[in-house]
Parts: sequence; C-alpha cells; structure tokens
Amino acid sequence: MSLRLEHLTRRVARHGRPIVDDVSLEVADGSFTALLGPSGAGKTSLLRIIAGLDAHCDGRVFINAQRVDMMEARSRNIGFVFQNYALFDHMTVARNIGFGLSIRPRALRPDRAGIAARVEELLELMHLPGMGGRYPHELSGGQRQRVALARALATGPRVLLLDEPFGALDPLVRRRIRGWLRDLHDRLGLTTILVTHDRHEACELADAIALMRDGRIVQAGSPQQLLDTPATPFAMEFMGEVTRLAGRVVGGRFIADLPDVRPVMAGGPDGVAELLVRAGDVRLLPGQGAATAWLRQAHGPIGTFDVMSGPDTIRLDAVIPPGDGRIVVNCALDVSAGRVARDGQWLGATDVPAPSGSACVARA
Ligand SMILES: Nc1ncnc2c1ncn2[C@@H]1O[C@H](COP(=O)(O)OP(=O)(O)OP(=O)(O)O)[C@@H](O)[C@H]1O
Repeated sequence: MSLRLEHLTRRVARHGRPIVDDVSLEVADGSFTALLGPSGAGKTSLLRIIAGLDAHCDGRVFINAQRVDMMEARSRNIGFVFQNYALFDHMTVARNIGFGLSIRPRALRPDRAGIAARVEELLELMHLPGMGGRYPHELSGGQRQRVALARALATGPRVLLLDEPFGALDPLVRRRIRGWLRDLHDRLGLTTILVTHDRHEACELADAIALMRDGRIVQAGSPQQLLDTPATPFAMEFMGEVTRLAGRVVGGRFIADLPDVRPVMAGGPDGVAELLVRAGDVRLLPGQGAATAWLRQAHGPIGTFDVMSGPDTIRLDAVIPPGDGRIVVNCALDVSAGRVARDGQWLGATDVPAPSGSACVARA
C-alpha cells in the first residue's frame, strides 16, 4: 500500500515552533522507508500522526489514495511497534499476540480456534515456536521484540510502523533482527516505515530515507542519493563522518585557513566559508607542500592524522598514502571532492536536489 503525506503539521502547547512542520512525503507501495534524524527531530510525532495516535492541526494522510487522517486509529489497519515493546506483562505471549484480534468488533472477530491458529502461525513466522505459554519477562529482548511484531501483524495490516524497535537490543542481536525484519517485510509484502536515529540501520534496511530535523524533512531519497548529493551540510554530516575546514571564498575559489590545503573551485560571493569533506576524499600529496602528517590510527585504507600546516595542527581522517604512511612530510592536502558551505547551505551548488517533500523512491 502506498502512503502520501501532505503538508502535515502538529503544534503542541509550550513549544514555539510546530513539532511536525509542513511535512509532505510519498511512500511507495512495498517500500521500506526510514525516518532518520537526531533526537527531537519529530520522527516519532510524525509516525504517531500517521498511525492516528496523535492529532495534527493541518495536512492530510492518504493510504492507497484514500484519505485516512479523519479515521480513528484502529480503522486504518496499520500495525505499530513501539520502542519499549509495550507488551502486556500479565498476559502470555499467545494472549499478547492474539489481543488485537480478540478486541475486534464481534462481526469481524475470529472464534477462539481461529485466533489460536493465527497465533500459532505468527509464532512460527517469528521463530518463536512453543513459546505461546510464556510470559514477557521469561523472554530475551530480541524475543520480546518479535512478540511485539507478531502482535502488530496479527490483524493482517499492510502498513507497518516501527518506532526505534531495536533501541534496547545489544548490537549483535540488533544486526540479526534487522536482516530478519527486512526478509519479513519482503515476504509479507508490507509497506514499512521505521523511525531510527542510526544511519547505518537506515542504510542497511531501507529503500528510502526521509531525513528530518526540527520537524521538517531535510531530504528524502534513496540512501545512495543522500550519500552522493546531500541537500545540506547537515545532511552530509548526518549521513557520514566529515571533516570541516574553515576558510574563505575568494574569486570563485575556496582558500582554507590551513596553508597547505589546495584551493577548491567554489561558487557564490566572496566571504567566510567552510569546506566539508569525507575521509575517503582527503588525499595527502607527499612532496607537494609544507605540511607534516602523523598517522595516529589506521582504519583500513583510512587513517586519522595529526596534520601540522603553518602554525596550526588539526586532526583529520585521510586516505593513507602508499608506502610507509606513518609520517608524511612536505605534503599538500587535496580536498577537491569536498563541498563548500556558508550559513548551513551549499555555496553555488547545482547538483543538489531541493530539500523537503521530495518523493521517496520505489523499491528496486
Ligand atoms: N506532547 C508533547 N508536548 C510537548 N512537546 C512534545 C510533545 N511530543 C513531542 N514533543 C516535542 O516535540 C519534539 C519532537 O519530538 P519527537 O519525539 O517526535 O522527536 P524524535 O525525532 O522522535 O526524537 P527521539 O529520537 O529522541 O525519539 C521534541 O522537542 C519533543 O520534546
């Protein structure tokens, strides 16, 4: 099922600006979309509006072209999993899973045998066979999360909303459950939206990412699009480690404060600016300058260096030059693949998509 969000806005008391601010987004049928962003960006608030758990003051939500934001939550046929599992501790796993079915209106409710059969089917699907009689406190975190998923899927929703579902799990379990979740999504033909602040998680799982900040969507697109053409310096920094170099734009070139950084072409008027560059795009050029770089730590082909250039020493990540790269003398720095920014925007960028509201991609 496809989703379309149009200009969604939510205001709450004692909060100066809207916590969800004019958000528009297309989510393709069968896609896995991550709402990514720092704490307080409005991800959970947006998810709750879609689910019908919180009110919005402006905008519309469509599922398969049908407007649903005036419907109550349980009529939307959306499955929702919270960060903290939110299982009923006093109920067995089987009753937890069957709960949504057991409170359906009489005309739609399966009989007891029907509910039991559906619960068994879900226990099997979630790799929890024979665990229906246990209580939540008798399960591991990963198992509890799978019970929460089973409960969300019991009524057969086609849209699944997940709010930081892996937050409380250790990294190993987290990785395993991610792979399993993506398989489940594909197998059941779900349309899934996942809230996370972990870019690795978003990139590993999702076909599309909507990056949020201050209640707004900064950029939406495939993980590769966000990595290759970040809409803003914030997007670039959120999607990967970057080094920032201070400097100025003079006559169409960025001149870094560090004297051994080679000038970079830059659009925009003259003035103070900064350059953002990824570690894999910083090259030390031995014998072509006056800087000295000491390798502090190697991470595969990339190293963390202390670079002394003129009177300053800065720490940055760069590609380790061939040979013994522990001390690189008389070097210049090539950062020509970096991007030049001023006041939180790219300077003279021509290849960057417009922020906010861009459509999410369909699944490959
Ligand atoms: N009911 C509310 N009343 C007042 N402020 C709220 C309410 N709900 C959320 N907020 C505020 O709205 C902002 C967005 O919160 P939200 O939980 O949606 O962010 P988030 O991106 O999901 O953050 P996190 O990753 O920390 O969960 C925050 O500043 C939060 O304090």
